[in-house]
Amino acid sequence: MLTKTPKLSGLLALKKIVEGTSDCTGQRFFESLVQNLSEVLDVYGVWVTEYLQKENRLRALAFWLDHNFVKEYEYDVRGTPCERVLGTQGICHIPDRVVELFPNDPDLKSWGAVSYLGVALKDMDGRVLGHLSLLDNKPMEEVPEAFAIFKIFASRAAAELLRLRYEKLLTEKEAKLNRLINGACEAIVEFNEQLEVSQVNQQAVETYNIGKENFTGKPISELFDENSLQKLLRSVSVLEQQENFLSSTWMQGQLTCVRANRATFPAEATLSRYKVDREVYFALFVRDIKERLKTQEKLKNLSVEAAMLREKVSARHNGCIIGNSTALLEAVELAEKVAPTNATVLIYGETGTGKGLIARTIHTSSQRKEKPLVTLNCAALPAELIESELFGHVKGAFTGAATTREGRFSLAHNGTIFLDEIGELPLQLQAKLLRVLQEGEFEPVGSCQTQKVNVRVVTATNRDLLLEVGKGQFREDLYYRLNVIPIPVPPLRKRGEDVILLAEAFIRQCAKRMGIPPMLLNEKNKLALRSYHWPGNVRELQNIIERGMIISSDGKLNLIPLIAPASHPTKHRQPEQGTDKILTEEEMKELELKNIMRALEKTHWKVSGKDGAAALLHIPSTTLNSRIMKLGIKHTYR
Ligand SMILES: Nc1ncnc2c1ncn2[C@@H]1O[C@H](COP(=O)(O)OP(=O)(O)OP(=O)(O)O)[C@@H](O)[C@H]1O
Repeated sequence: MLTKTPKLSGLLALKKIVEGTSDCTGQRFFESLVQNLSEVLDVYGVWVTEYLQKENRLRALAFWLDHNFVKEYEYDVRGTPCERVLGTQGICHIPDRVVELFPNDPDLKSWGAVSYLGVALKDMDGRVLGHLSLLDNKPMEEVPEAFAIFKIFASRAAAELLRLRYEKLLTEKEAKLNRLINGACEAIVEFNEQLEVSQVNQQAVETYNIGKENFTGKPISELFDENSLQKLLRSVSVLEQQENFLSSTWMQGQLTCVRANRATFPAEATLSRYKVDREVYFALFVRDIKERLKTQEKLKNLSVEAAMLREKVSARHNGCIIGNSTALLEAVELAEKVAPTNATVLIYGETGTGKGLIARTIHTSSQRKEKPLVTLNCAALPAELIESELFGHVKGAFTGAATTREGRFSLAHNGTIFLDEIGELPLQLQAKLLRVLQEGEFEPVGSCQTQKVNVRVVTATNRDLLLEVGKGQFREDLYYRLNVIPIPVPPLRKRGEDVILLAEAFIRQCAKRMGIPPMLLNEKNKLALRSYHWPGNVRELQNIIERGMIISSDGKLNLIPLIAPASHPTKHRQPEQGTDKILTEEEMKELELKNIMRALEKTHWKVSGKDGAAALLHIPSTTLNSRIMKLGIKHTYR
């Protein structure tokens, strides 16, 4: 046709090529195109290529030459007429002597090429995708009709090339996404608004032990136990209420999932919602946490063991209670007596008197001694942390709660918990503690699952708790529940010669640590120790001895300059009666409050009448009532 004597008319030629290529795509389309073009245009060879930009090469998608397909044809564009095609906007026509014009083309000569026609295939942005060209072994005139047909099919080839590129890109992306989804260690279950599974990943197949084909269409309800299903439905409706699609929610707490064989496993899950083609879908990311729970259990046991070991080590250091004074021996005897019972004990006394040692004595003399003694100083933590410290928390319960954590009550299961400085426990937690004491159960922070524990509670305080009850700062019901067995620990100044025994023991301990021979207390030292008031009690003595030994010279203990005159009662110390000390207004008020509280406690809060508190105090009941009001005494447990 590319001669003046055409084989077929333009329309017929067009019709033949359209018919030959219309019902095929991809590789088949290109093969059909080159074959039909060669036949209809009556030329020696036609080929369509894709351009490999990086290598500057052309790779034939289909090549029809001399009535045969040339397989796997790829070449460098340099020095070929195709190089000119790629740089040309329209058609590149070489009507004659193509071999002379392109002497470096490796193949033109061997094919006996004389003429050439080519057009670049481009995308919408003008980027070269490949080219379509034909060659003949006779000169090629410019025949507008034939050139038009050539151009039409070049556009069609470009569209097909582009479509194939997108298809390839899409397939690659899909493959990548599938690798990602199937490589995920979470089971991913997608379901529709009818709550039926639409697709799952490989991990879901393994986790649930359900084949992929059986998953599709399965009601989501079959994958959970009733409780967890309700949780899931609640999360679905939470997401449905949100306006934006592509939202996610973490499903609080643990879920129970059901495998194909009806066996269950514990899990955590996140739920997302999205829209595809107006259809709403949910994706559930399920993580089997059986192994993690096992590890946590092991960790918990290890923590318990560690807590016990710490206690043992600490007991070895501070185990023996030093002192012979009657006041101290009474406290120790009482501790040993109540130890075998499960009674709650309240140890009270000034700071540093050894309340911690008494608590340990109770534990180590009880049947719980092989189990942990877990301690928490309620004053050492900010109020907002104490709850989670005592009762634990679940993951996500509050900002920073990245993992679920056991509380001290769980750690102390079957053992003893020692709550030091109980008077500092925030009011809002006092009710929770009362519930553990009464029912042995609690919920960790952020969880609605009740935990049961068997823990003996020993508490200590250096405050007058009854006074705190009167001020409304400590629950009265909790006070009575804690104060089942009160053990008073005497201050050091009331223990007579114990101060010397303790000082000598601390000198020995300290000398051992410092690697020096123990120093002896001389009479001057002893006098100083006996006459000091010891507001910080045994702890203060311990510190003073240690400091004294460090700054001593010539092997003589240097105590005198460190000890202030015996007139500095601590803030918490109770004003002593029977002394000639002048009381401040505040101390007077405290004394009165305390006195009234004692009277009220003794009469079970009966104010008037013969057996009422007013009678005990020798004042009219109206006066007592107005003092109760004035002092702000509250009776919270009637
Ligand atoms: N009788 C004692 N014999 C030996 N060491 C003692 C004695 N009493 C107290 N200690 C030591 O004194 C220090 C303080 O004791 P502990 O912590 O038990 O006092 P505490 O009353 O609980 O104090 P706080 O009220 O401040 O908590 C500890 O190192 C303890 O080992």
